[in-house]
Amino acid sequence: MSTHIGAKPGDIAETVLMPGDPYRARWAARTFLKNPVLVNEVRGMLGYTGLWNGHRVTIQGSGMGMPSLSIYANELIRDYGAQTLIRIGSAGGMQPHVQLRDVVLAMTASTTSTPSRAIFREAQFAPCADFGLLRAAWEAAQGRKAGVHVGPIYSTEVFYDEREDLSAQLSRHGVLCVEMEAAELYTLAARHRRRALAVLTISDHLQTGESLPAEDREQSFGDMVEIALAAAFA
Ligand SMILES: O=P(O)(O)O[C@H]1O[C@H](CO)[C@@H](O)[C@H]1O
Ligand SMILES: O=c1cc[nH]c(=O)[nH]1
Repeated sequence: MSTHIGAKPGDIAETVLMPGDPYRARWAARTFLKNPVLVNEVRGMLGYTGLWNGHRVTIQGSGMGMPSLSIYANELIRDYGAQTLIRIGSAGGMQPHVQLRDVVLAMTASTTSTPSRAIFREAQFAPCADFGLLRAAWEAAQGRKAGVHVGPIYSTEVFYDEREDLSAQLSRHGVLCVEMEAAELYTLAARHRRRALAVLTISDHLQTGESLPAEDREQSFGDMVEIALAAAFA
């Protein structure tokens, strides 16, 4: 047991998929894993361990935002020895060619701040994905119906952002989409020499105002889960 995860030592696999939504963790575990076992329900942040193509995998909710993700990723790494951490999240599109239900593989994650920001003082650390995972995810994504994009994303600290000028500048610089966890996940992975990637599905669009309902965000993003699993064991 760690402070926020009730799993016993050995209950968590070396490969962990991390959706923000704990109910997405439950759906993904029941849909994609063989014999999924509930290994954590502290604070309702569900985590399951099971088998995918014979490989042990844990799917653990991270909660929303970098402070929450930081708690779970730190404990998964320090207390349970997680080696590969792949976020499977929803995101808001920030380019006209990035459409609802498209998948984005986050090469880099810009941010105004993360829970790790204070460490770097004047340095602007550039959180980036593990290249091997990114390449494997790209290969796994080929031939799928969903549009797939690789590139920079933005990890915001606030969902209800008053800084429209900032979104506009980021879009202008080619940022594909916005979410709330990847920059801290990439920073922690760099610090602890682990592999990390964020595989995201576009659930709404900042420029068109379109959005998918909560049930779809919980239960219909199968492409990103399959891509994440294939990349983890490539
Ligand atoms: O769908 P998840 O994985 O939670 O990801 C996105 O959705 C939440 C905001 O609605 C934030 O956590 C954001 O990063
Ligand atoms: O953080 C997020 C996630 C989905 N959509 C957004 O607009 N922001």
